[in-house]
Amino acid sequence: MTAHEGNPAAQGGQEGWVEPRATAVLVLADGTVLEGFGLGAIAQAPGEVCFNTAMTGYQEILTDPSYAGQIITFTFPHIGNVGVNEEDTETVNAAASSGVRGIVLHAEVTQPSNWRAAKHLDAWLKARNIVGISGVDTRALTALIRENGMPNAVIAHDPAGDFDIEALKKEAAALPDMAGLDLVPLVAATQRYDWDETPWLWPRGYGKRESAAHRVVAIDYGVKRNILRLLAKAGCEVEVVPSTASAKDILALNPDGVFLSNGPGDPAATGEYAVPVIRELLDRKIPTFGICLGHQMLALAIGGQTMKMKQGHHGANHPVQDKTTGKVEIVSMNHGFAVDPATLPANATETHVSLFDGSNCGLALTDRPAFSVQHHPEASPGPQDSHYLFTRFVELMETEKAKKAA
Ligand SMILES: NC(=O)CC[C@H](N)C(=O)O
Repeated sequence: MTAHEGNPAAQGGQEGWVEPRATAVLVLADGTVLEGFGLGAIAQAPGEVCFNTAMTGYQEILTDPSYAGQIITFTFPHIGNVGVNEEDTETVNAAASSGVRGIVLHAEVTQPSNWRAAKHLDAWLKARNIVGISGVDTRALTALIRENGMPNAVIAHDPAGDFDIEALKKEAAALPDMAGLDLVPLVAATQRYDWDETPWLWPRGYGKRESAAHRVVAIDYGVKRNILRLLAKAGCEVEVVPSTASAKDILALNPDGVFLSNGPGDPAATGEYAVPVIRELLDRKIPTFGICLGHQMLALAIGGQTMKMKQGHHGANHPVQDKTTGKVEIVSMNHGFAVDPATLPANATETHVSLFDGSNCGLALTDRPAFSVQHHPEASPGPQDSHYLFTRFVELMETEKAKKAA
């Protein structure tokens, strides 16, 4: 158990010392068993394991609905040390689950030390039914994911340490691949709602949108709050509609622009019902902006293809180049699928590219007012370099309005 590495007692050299019993296990589909100490929900849960390299913002990560169906291992060892608070939640309904199944940590979670802390991470995980394990060699696990790709696994927590390892191995090996899974119904809204909250402004808390120049319909595939806040801040009146809304429902709301949200699962599986709607909206030349899953689905709607990545991109310091300006921005990422730029049709250009691996990070149509990015310009958590994309969307709506008026 790696939590005790460096502790002489853990070397087994001292008389009377007893190896602590594992109270949690992470069992990978290939049969690898990692032992550690349980935290969070006393339960067991299946998921795809991905690693996130962000050093801050674990609460936003754990509440990002795009992680539904996944177990997150943090490469940063000290997670939980600032507790959790009321404000930094990314699910729109603060009490709703983001669908994250589990959390894998190196160090044990300490008492929170931060003026905003309202709860200990352990209690918060329990309340949200997220299973946790600490004391894991997360560097070795990350190296394994880099080598072999993101594995399926079962994470289990039992204070009595009573695990049927063979049964867990079988369960992990039988889990379906993330490719082919539509997980949007697990996390997306089923009712329409308005959004007028703007970002957090110290010391006043969240603000309210003062004026709205543009009417935006946001299609919710698992949207993050800070995206809606930044749309409101950019002067948009935001109406959020369920992922199952038809083009007719959306057009009836008379939008100046349509926003395609982030979300979990395989875009190709989700696209089955979302893509025809997006296609129809594009044909009406409605200004469109997509983020992450929304980007992937815009690509699918114009005839492009997406593919599963080996280890994906999950972190808060990825360099991306905006090819339209040449500028490099440091961005937040969370995706396990990517658009294959070779499949983009002639009426689309690649606008952004990852400087880590050259993968596609953005596109724009040349014959219709639509663009999208793979990364997370809402920066929650993460750097704010890409906030300009919300302005770009507003400018696109202004240009289209001016064209119509002329
Ligand atoms: N953040 C997102 O929207 C993720 C999109 C998609 N589920 C992926 O993993 O690639």
